[in-house]
Amino acid sequence: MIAAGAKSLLGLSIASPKGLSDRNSLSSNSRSVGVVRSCVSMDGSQTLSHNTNGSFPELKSINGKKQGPLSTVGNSTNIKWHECPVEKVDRQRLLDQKGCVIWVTGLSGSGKSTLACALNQMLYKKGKLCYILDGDNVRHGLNRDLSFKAEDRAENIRRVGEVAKLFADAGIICIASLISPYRTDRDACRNLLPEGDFVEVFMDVSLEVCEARDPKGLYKLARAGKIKGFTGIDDPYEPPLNCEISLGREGSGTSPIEMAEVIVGYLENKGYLQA
Ligand SMILES: Nc1ncnc2c1ncn2[C@@H]1O[C@H](COP(=O)(O)OS(=O)(=O)O)[C@@H](OP(=O)(O)O)[C@H]1O
Ligand SMILES: Nc1ncnc2c1ncn2[C@@H]1O[C@H](COP(=O)(O)OP(=O)(O)O)[C@@H](O)[C@H]1O
Repeated sequence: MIAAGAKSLLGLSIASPKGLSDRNSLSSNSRSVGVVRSCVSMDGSQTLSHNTNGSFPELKSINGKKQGPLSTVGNSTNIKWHECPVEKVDRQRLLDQKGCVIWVTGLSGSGKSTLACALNQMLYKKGKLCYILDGDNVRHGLNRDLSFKAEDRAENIRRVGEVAKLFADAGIICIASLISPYRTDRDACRNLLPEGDFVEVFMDVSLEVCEARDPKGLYKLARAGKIKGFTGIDDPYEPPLNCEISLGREGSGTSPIEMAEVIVGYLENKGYLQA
């Protein structure tokens, strides 16, 4: 497991040595055979070496018994954070973009998924790597155990916020599109990320418009009392107070493509579309 991870790590460094940040830069000598690259982990406890002849890298502990401090986080006791010399900045250079989270919030039917898809396509055409975390989709797997009661919605958002943070750390532009009705839950996700890396996008589309669209017939069922606790009908939605981008009202573009262009423009201005 460790060896396989190390192999792919070193494969990356060979393919694009420039991609690694200076503090981690690995010496390169294509003519020599044997160990030509090695990197030491942040706490100095491990060193990775590999051979250019294709043999598996070795993982050696050079500090034997030395251990960093152990932590307790939530219910996880005696855990330790492991660093790797290949960091976010290196992955970003590889991708020529900066990892971030575009968090799209709004009522059911406000156009979150449509926007997420249009944005993904637009960025893909520009050669930028995105990944969509859509509420409906994530509830098919990771969050299938969660209902729509308030504490489960909060857990839904917390988990997606943590996953989005991992994607951003991978250097990817992560588009999270969820109703995410509670301000406090969205703010908690914002606080997981460095300043600027969380871009909250509000789909400012009225309940009347969403209900008129009703593509899945859910509003109709909610009005008929067949779905209980439906957002906007008999469950709350708290609009953002200070979001980065608000879409849907007159003047901010109405088609999904125009909306996606607003976000791409924002990302360009803030430097997220280059490393
Ligand atoms: N009670 C209730 N309230 C709101 N939405 C409901 C409900 N029950 C099912 N659905 C469907 O679930 C989709 C929303 O899932 P999310 O994970 O985005 O919701 S939340 O953020 O946890 O509030 C939502 O998808 P979208 O229409 O794309 O928003 C609905 O298809
Ligand atoms: N900008 C838009 N203008 C008009 N209709 C839209 C727009 N965006 C989405 N729609 C339509 O509204 C409906 C709901 O869109 P969807 O993306 O599924 O919303 P959500 O993910 O918020 O539930 C769909 O029928 C979609 O085609």
